[in-house]
Amino acid sequence: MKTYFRLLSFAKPIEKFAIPYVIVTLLAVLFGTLNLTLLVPLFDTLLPSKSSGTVDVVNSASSAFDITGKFSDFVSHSLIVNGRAETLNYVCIIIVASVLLSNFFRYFSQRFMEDLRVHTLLNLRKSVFNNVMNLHVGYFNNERKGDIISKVASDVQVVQFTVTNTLQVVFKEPLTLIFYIIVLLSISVKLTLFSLLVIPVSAFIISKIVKRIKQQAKESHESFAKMIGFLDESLSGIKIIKAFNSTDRVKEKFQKENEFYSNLNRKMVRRQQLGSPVSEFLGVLMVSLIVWYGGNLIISNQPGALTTSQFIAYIAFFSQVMRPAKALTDSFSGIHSGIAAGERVLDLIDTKPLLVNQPDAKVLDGFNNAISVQNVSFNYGEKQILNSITFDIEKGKTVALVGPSGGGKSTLMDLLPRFHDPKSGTIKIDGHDYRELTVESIRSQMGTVNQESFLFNDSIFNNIAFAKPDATEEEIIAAAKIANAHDFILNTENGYQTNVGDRGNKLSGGQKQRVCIARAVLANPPIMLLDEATSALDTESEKLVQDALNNLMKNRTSIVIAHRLSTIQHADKIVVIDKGEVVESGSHSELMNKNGLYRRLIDMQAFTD
Ligand SMILES: Nc1ncnc2c1ncn2[C@@H]1O[C@H](COP(=O)(O)OP(=O)(O)OP(=O)(O)O)[C@@H](O)[C@H]1O
Repeated sequence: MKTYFRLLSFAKPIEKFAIPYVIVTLLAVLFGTLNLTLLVPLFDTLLPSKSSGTVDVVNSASSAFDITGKFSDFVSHSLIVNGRAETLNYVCIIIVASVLLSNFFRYFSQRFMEDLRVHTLLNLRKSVFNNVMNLHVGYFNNERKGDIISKVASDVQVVQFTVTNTLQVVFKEPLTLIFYIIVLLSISVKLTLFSLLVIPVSAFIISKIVKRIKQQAKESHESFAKMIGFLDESLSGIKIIKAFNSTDRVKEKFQKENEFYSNLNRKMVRRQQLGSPVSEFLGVLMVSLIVWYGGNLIISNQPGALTTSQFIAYIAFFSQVMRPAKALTDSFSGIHSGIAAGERVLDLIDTKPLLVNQPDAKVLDGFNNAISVQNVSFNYGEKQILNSITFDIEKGKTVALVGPSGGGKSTLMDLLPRFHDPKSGTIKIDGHDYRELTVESIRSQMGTVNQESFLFNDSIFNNIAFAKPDATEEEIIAAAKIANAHDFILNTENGYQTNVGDRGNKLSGGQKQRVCIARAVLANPPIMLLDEATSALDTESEKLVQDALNNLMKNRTSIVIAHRLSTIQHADKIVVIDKGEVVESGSHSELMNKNGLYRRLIDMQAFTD
């Protein structure tokens, strides 16, 4: 129930939709009940009772709730004054008018509910996406991407259908039931009390049936998330899959999950559907019992007992009670799936980013002196990755990070823009501990170009402008020229407006890198974080990229994970990292003279050139 109300809170301001909804629904139910209530006078007009009927009917309107009695009073009065034919006309006109009004209000009631549903969905999707974007980078290491995608895309949808449907049913159907029951009571108290006895029994049976659905729904959402994740991975890795002739294996793996998901859904829907025939059977059983009991009341012909027209109207009415009762059971068997999906979505909304600005965090509005890494250690879980790293990066200098694979260079590089905070030790920028600065201001001083060369599925122009959305065309072209990208861009089909495809796959490796460099040039930050690509480009492309990188580093402070000897040799300082520790640092010639790890790496020709 708590989950349900939390999900509803996304409908804020709910009163904007709920108040008109409640009003029109009330009117719709009122007129819907009214036209059925008119059945008694209708039968009375057609089958005038010679026995106790007239007396009963006249005396029956004893209380304000006795609706059928009131109509019967009106009809018997009209029968005397206007005769049967004219009274029949009146009754029919009133029935048509009330059906018209009931449908008119029902249409508006559905419209308001639709508005509420769309509004809830809009807010829920916004909250979950915004929260995902605010989460710290480390979160995404441990979560499956498919799970996040399916929460935003599919679970939110399930929530909207089941939770808001239930909202509709929860308000409208009980209201309809109450109205019906009032009318039924006004026809016959005895018969109604008798029939209401059956309701708790059927509610108990149905609740037993739907109990297991929630667990199954949770498993089903998780399985769907796995399929989405698998689809995403298969599409991203399609070339590798084909290159290893693994299409069949991948298909089989997908099919396994697909079958599991389908079987689970089949079981769930079967259970859900079981609620419906069971409630229908119980309903028919109830009607039969009523026919039996009410028939006996008529046969006994006691004074004050039912008239035939009241009895027929009662049965007709009672059959209508089944509809809201069935809608209630159906929506309760569906709500479990909605709640399970809702819990998954709320779980994501409730995940707090581990890295947030301190309340009194200062804004770093420039970079003037140095970045100082002091005794920095870092763990992934239990595993220690960096151990007491210390070195300085002075303004305007280039620092190259080198060392064997897996030593921790990328991890160290991720600490500089505060993707993670160190477990111990500090990183200072111009003397300020960077935990006391806002994350946004730190990142605005740094630009990143890494091996991944990630581009969005958009035009080349927009990909470069990502760094500065209000950049002019001249600025974009100037950045592309510095990045050695202008010429190749002009040669593409639509120039700067050419779409680069998913992750930039319509461009070559070297072209992608140069567009990424242009993006970093446009941002024009004082500090550059570079991860030199290890993948071999052809010589010409390599030279273009290298020149672009040199242009990018000019007049900036740069930290480079370096794989090329030329970059390393030109660096002002080389920091050699092995097994999470700084083992050596200095210039190329100093380190060569030390005869340590750096020298060995050079001798082993570990760097390209
Ligand atoms: N997200 C992660 N979760 C757990 N361990 C990780 C994660 N990322 C990296 N590691 C581990 O941290 C260690 C350092 O990795 P890192 O990528 O920083 O090394 P590197 O020096 O950049 O290597 P390379 O030159 O091969 O890129 C490795 O042992 C790696 O297994």
